[in-house]
Amino acid sequence: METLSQHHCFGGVQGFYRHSAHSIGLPMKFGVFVPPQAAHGPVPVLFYLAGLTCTEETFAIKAGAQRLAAELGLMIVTPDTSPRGTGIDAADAAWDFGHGAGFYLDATQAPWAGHFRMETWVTQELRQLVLAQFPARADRVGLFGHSMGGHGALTLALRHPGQYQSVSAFAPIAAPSQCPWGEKAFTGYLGEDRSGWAAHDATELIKAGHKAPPLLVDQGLADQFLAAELHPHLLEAACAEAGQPLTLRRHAGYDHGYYFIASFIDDHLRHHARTLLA
Ligand SMILES: N[C@@H](CCC(=O)N[C@@H](CSC=O)C(=O)NCC(=O)O)C(=O)O
Repeated sequence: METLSQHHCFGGVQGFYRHSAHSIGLPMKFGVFVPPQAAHGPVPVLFYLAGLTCTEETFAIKAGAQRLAAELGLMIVTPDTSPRGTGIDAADAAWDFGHGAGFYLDATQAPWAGHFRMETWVTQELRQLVLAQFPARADRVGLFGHSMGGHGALTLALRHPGQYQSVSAFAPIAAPSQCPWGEKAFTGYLGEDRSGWAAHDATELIKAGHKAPPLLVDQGLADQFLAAELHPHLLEAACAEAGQPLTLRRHAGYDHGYYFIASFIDDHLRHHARTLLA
């Protein structure tokens, strides 16, 4: 693991790192905020999955999470959103597919399957690296994310029961099989056969009986992507039918961006802290 930069921040350290990711076959970058409490022993750790076009830096720079994370004693890991430098021409053809748009799954289709293995990287390789290299508690791991990363947080928690003790999302792509972003990504990464898509769709996973810890989801009602891409009402209906605990909060006036995330980040950190610090 190579240290790219480290910055003192609210008594802790915000760092950025790169490692040779075996699962991806390329170097991958990630950020880690280590709170001051980690000087005295391992602390709970939150993995934050960012959205389309973001990098490992976006949340660290824009969300304003470090102040309360330092107070509560929460580590925050911010993985990059896709492999980079894959040499696949089509990976740079659009902002919502390819580089910066890994969708937190392992692709099965050529030419993506070789490098686009974000699920294995996030849930196994990066998790193990962080637990080995930083003072993080293996038994207190939370997961949250935004938009594409909200989809990632929900689906990875549902697909890996027991691995995440707390889960939340900002404006997640809640039913990706039924929106243009998801249809494009799933067709490219998983293939035309829709029968394989449900295993990576939070609404469908919940309908199929998968369970996650109680979910907190925040959604802005002035979100420019709400009507076409996000479909929180489908997640809401599936959770109600399946008995999956969900707190879905709708906020008048808020859009899709990081001003929205910054406005409610404290609620998400406290949601995770209630479980991870109990
Ligand atoms: N095409 C635009 C918009 C991209 C965008 O809005 N990305 C969101 C996530 S959308 C779903 O995953 C985002 O988080 N952007 C980063 C930000 O700082 O707001 C573009 O290329 O910017």
